[in-house]
Amino acid sequence: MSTTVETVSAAARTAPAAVIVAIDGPSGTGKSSTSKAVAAQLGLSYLDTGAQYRAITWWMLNNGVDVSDPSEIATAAAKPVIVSGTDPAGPTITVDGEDASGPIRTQEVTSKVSAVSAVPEVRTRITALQRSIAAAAGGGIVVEGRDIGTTVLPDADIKIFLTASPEARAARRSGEVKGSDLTATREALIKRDAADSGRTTSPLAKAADAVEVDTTELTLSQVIECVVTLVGEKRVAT
Ligand SMILES: Nc1ncnc2c1ncn2[C@@H]1O[C@H](COP(=O)(O)OP(=O)(O)OP(=O)(O)O)[C@@H](O)[C@H]1O
Ligand SMILES: Nc1ccn([C@@H]2O[C@H](COP(=O)(O)O)[C@@H](O)[C@H]2O)c(=O)n1
Repeated sequence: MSTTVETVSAAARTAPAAVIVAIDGPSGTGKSSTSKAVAAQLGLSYLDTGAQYRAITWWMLNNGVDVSDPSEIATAAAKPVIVSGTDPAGPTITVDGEDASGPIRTQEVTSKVSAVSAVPEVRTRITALQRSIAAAAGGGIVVEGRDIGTTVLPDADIKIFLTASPEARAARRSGEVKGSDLTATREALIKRDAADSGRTTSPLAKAADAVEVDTTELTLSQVIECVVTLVGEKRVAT
């Protein structure tokens, strides 16, 4: 019996403290791929906040909301029930109990999500959801998005801001879809970033205390290693 107690106390002493990691940046910089891998490697939960904004957009498009009208979006913002699963090995997202992981990745949703996510009532609702998920992740969490370090979790233990040239990001995205047009992909990325950076409420921005990592010339494995090292250094320092 005493051996068990001693073993448990020793484990408690050596177990790394729960860490909150915020990863932000423009589209196609590698936030999702990096965050999932870092979370899996470090035994942390993982939250894709872009998937939540996509989910609410998908619901609005399916429920007759005119997404060119901010007042209609604001009125509907509280209606859908969005649930995110935070296992980095298999993140999930449902809307009103329906699996939305496929439909939220369509071109239609991608082209409309910035207009929906700019509406303050949408951001208030989704930000509260994100904070409650982070608070419930007892073992720590990697949360990725556009405003995590600045607004959602300003007290995160470590903040990373990923960047890459538009050309590198377009090439990565084009690589995912056979026969896609590189120039059109690049233009679409730039347009979405401009909308996300230019909105009034909680725009895409680097937090003053974030570490910027330019991934243009790095492989995904190098970016993952870099972030794992940064988190490890932070854990040692605190
Ligand atoms: N450093 C890298 N080198 C090459 N390819 C990469 C790198 N990082 C990510 N990728 C690839 O680029 C694509 C986009 O990555 P990812 O979805 O992780 O970006 P993101 O920042 O989350 O994008 P978005 O904000 O649009 O969701 C994926 O196909 C991914 O495998
Ligand atoms: N914290 C966030 C995350 C995302 N958005 C909006 O959602 C869009 C989709 O994000 P992806 O990461 O899935 O590409 C994004 O373009 C933003 O409009 C946000 O506002 N805040």
